[in-house]
Amino acid sequence: MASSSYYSSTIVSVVLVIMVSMLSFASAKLSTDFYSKSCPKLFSTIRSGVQSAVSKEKRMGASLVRLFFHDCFIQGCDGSILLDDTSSFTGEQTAAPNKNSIRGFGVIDDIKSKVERVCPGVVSCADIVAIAARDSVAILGGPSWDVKVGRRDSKTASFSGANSGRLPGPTSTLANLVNRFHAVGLSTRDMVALSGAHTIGQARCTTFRPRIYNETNIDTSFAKARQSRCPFTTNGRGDNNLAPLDLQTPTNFDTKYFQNLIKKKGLLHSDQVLYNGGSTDSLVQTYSKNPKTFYSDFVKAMIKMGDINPLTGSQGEIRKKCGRVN
Ligand code: HEM
Ligand SMILES: [Ca+2]
Repeated sequence: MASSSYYSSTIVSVVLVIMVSMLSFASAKLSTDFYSKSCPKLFSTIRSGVQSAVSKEKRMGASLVRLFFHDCFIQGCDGSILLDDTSSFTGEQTAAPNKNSIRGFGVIDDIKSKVERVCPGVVSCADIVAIAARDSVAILGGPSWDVKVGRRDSKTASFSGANSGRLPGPTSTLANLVNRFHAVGLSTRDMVALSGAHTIGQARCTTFRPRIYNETNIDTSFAKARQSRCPFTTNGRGDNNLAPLDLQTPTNFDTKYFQNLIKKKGLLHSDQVLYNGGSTDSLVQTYSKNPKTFYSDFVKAMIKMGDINPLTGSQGEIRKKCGRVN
């Protein structure tokens, strides 16, 4: 008797576990209307925050797009990158790919406080980052799309994850880039389309110095021009001098980035490998000539990237301030 009641209670708990996991699976889907009742003013609030930040400094649009990418690639799109270091905890901001480089925290904090005023305790920082990235692209002249929301914020961040090579570096080979994106469920086509985000924004000398001095698949006059503000030295001089990733229109979201690659004017090694006699050349050519194809692939890939491992349902929390857990 004891054993049969043991078995029936085991069955009951197994069924319960399956039901609960089905429930949390059902709630694990992001949707575009997640806040339509709980925060109808969300999108307009974020849009005006991004608009005023980009009006002050156009580069901020680029920085916000990159913030979303670096958030999503570490633990999924969960706002982990926004967490400041504390005495008991080191976050992602000082990891190599982010240190002295990733920007936009102040803008996200300002937007979050505006959002808290219109709908307190409802909207995650992770969703604000996703929406701000979309708005940035649109404000700089690129495509727009409906952003899926319903993410929750992590209670942790991963310094080691952000430092572990999950985020590809500027000296990556093509195979390396393909692998890093495949590791989070993004295809080679997604990777090339998303790299098109380098149509906006700036990079530091330290990230492109090896390319402009050592490589041969680079336009000579372009290399010379970049060398003038990026000295050949290992003592750190000039490391933080900036150059545009797209030499033509670094504040317009367009196809010039791909046209530059065809002219051997990619700034980073990891840019030029996309057009260097390999398997992605033809796609670069397509995007360089067809803004519609680039835009539609970019949008699909941004939505896919936004779907990487979100926290949903009762997972994580809705942070009150984006820089720290509640
Ligand atoms: C394919 C692999 C990628 C590599 C190796 C890479 C690498 C880099 C590097 C080294 C910088 C310059 C950072 C600095 O010097 O401080 C940069 C900037 C930037 N990246 Fe990427 N990136 C990649 C993909 C992406 C993706 C997927 C996005 C977004 C969808 C993106 C958006 C940006 C933007 C907008 C900037 C300029 C940021 C600013 O001006 O503040 N990148 N990237
Ligand atoms: Ca551009």
